[in-house]
Amino acid sequence: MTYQIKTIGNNIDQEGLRSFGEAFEIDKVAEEEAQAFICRTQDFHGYDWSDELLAIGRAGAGFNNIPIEDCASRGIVVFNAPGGNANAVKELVLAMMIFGSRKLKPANKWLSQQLGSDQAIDLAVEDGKKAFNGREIAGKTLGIIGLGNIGSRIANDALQLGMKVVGYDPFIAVERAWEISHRVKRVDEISEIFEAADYITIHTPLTAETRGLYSAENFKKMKEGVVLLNFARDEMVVKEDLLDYIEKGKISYFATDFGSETYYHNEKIFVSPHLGGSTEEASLNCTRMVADSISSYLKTGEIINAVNFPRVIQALRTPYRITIINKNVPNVVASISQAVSEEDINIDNIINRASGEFAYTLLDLDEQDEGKLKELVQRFEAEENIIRVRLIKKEG
Ligand SMILES: NC(=O)C1=CN([C@@H]2O[C@H](COP(=O)(O)OP(=O)(O)OC[C@H]3O[C@@H](n4cnc5c(N)ncnc54)[C@H](O)[C@@H]3O)[C@@H](O)[C@H]2O)C=CC1
Ligand SMILES: O=C(O)CCC(=O)C(=O)O
Repeated sequence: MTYQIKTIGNNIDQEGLRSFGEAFEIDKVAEEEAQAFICRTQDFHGYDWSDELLAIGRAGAGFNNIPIEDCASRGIVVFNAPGGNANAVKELVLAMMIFGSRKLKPANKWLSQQLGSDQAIDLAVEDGKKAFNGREIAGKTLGIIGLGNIGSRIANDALQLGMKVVGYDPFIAVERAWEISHRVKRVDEISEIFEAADYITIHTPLTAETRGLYSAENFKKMKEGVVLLNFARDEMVVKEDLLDYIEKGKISYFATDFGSETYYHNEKIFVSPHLGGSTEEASLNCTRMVADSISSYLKTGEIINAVNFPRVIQALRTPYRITIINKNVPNVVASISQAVSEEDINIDNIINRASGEFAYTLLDLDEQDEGKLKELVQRFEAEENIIRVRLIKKEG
């Protein structure tokens, strides 16, 4: 069996795609014929999904560009690459904190206006540089909102740079909590970050709760002269309020990864063109991670690192496996078992996991007769609450 993969957008790491191996063809068919997409920030809201599409791999962390519930309701599993670009974002954020503290943007602009001989420039520098006296980050308090893959790395490294660190994350994963130094003070209220921090960096996903969260109401609570960094998502910051609080001097510097014309000529704002995850290493990691997830999903039905379905791992030992995506309503598993028994097939193993409105079942069957199995698949497909059924033949 050959699977068709389509890359969407031109930013997909070619080396990472090699992880797919021989059973996969890349970019050989049109989008509507592909079984899986690999994408980065392409916006899929309102996209007209084809029935062929089984999976999407988001070669990155944030997946707000993909309507994951809509995908789930059509039986499309969406994978991301948790942590694949976290080090890249961490390095950029640490650099931006120092860059802002040393006033390098206005200093560089001023210097590039000093013309003449090197000696004349030296003289101008001697006099002019006092306008760019900066401050050090050591000894200051860094507030981190979101202690996930990125936030937890920044927390530990900022401690090494001599900062005090305060973190807020009501949903922190157990693994991250173990990784974070005990010297990071975890707080229960976001307002404690606003009140304590000299630097605030945002590392949460874009959700209904975080959209527009950084507005006048919260800027008011921050310390005078706070430095704010947003390398998470643009929509979390209310631009007019931010510009107002920059103007007032309450926010002394804002670094962001998301462009806006209103930012470009402001000396207290530094904007990068969504470069947080754009390193060779991160692009490779993320593409490999989603290629591996999609590859095992298409070949075995196992789900690893999906954002709209639960994790389901079970070695495939029987000659055939049926995978079922269904609505998470009562009696679906009972009706699956009944149909199998009516076809006189023996179940070797069954695993069913639900998450929210949808569930996923792996059904390993002690049966070699492909015709009989196809009949069973047709029975499942006719069930009202079943969304997608696949018959997978064990390789080798
Ligand atoms: N600028 C860029 O190129 C990149 C931006 N990102 C953005 O950064 C975000 C975070 O990335 P990762 O750390 O890799 O994700 P992650 O999923 O590992 O961590 C996110 C953390 O935010 C926490 N969280 C969720 N809602 C929260 C809330 N309301 N308040 C406080 N904490 C909350 C979660 O519990 C989790 O620990 C992504 O969702 C994405 O939007 C990620 C990678 C690259
Ligand atoms: O793919 C990219 O460059 C965007 C990275 C990003 O924003 C993410 O991983 O959430």
